[in-house]
Amino acid sequence: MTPAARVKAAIDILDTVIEAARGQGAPADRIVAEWARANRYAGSKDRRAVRELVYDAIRHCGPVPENGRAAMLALAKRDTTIAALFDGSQYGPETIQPDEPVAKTGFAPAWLAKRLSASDVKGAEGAALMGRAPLDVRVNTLKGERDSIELPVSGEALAAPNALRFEAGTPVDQWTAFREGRIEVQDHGSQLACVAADAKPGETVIDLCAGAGGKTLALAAAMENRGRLIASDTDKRRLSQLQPRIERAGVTIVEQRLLDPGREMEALGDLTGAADCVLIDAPCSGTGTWRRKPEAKWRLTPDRLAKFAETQDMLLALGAKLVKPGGRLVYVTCSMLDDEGADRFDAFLKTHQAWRADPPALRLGRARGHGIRLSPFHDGTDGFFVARGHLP
Ligand SMILES: C[S@@+](CC[C@H](N)C(=O)[O-])C[C@H]1O[C@@H](n2cnc3c(N)ncnc32)[C@H](O)[C@@H]1O
Repeated sequence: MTPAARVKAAIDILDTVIEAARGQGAPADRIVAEWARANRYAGSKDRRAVRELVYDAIRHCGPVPENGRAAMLALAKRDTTIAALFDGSQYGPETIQPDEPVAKTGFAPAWLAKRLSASDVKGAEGAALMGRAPLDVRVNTLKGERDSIELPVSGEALAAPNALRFEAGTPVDQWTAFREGRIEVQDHGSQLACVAADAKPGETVIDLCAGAGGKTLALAAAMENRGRLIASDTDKRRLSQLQPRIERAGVTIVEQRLLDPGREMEALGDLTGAADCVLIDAPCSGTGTWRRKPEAKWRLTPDRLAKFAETQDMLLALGAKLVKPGGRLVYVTCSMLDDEGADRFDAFLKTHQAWRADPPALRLGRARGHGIRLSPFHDGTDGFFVARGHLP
């Protein structure tokens, strides 16, 4: 492909990404992958270049752009080499006209930037949300130790006890250590959130929103495969991804429970007042993971945000019922918004007066309300809010 053809392809892909963002359709990475499958003439260098153009444009535009061309024109305004590729050549984009719409830049749509700013996410903190994430792995201590593991590339040891960092794009999923379950891909912030749970061998631990089990596996390793670990979720498809991961990691203590939304207690009733620890990795806007899914900023609406807060309150109340006296509840969201973090945990403490805040001592992050906030800018992790409560 010529460089101009790559720009044209990126514009076409951006059109689909924008349409999908408006209609809650497929995520950008799937749209890019589908384009590559349908356009076999594109070699690996072309695919990489097109992907980069698409993601650069998404990162550069604040509100949802008018269309793919407007998004690429915003990038062209910043980068004259891209502007020069609007040359009207056979497979390239038409030449730039003087009055064409150019997408607005920024790290988020205006309403959301305002909400983030109210949560002290602005300037460099905000811009870092649009940065690029490195690749973090967790060494599975059920199968080895961080100090002695041998990998094709040596990683940087991070603050979480089993975390190693590699350059983005390192093909860890092709390594023998990955196939054998000796390492798992997990963001450093997510690993620290699991450290906050302080799960111990022999305990009863509930991973209430287990999803595909990223945190479940870390909890099982901390528990040294001893005790009870209940992994529940309302999403059958996500939960079904857990089994092969459990097997690969050599985890044997997980009980899976599929929950019916709105009737979660039907499947969890026997655990009322039984858990040493309940981890609530609640569904949220994902504003802390924009480095990986930058187009998520275009999908969020004030209504969706309010719905997340409602679900988060419900899950906190539900989780609290499952904890036994002396036990703990850990609340986590991968969001930078107080609406989904500090404010939710505050509201929980106000309505659950028996509970005491017990902020975890993590080696990174800053205090936020009754919890800790991790951020891409300050901590080099995905953005997280992590709070812990104790039931005396
Ligand atoms: C942030 S994700 C969990 C990610 C997972 N813990 C991990 O580390 O990979 C939030 C999960 O909450 C689940 N969820 C949504 N509503 C729920 C509910 N009412 N009860 C339990 N889980 C729910 C979603 O299906 C989603 O998998």
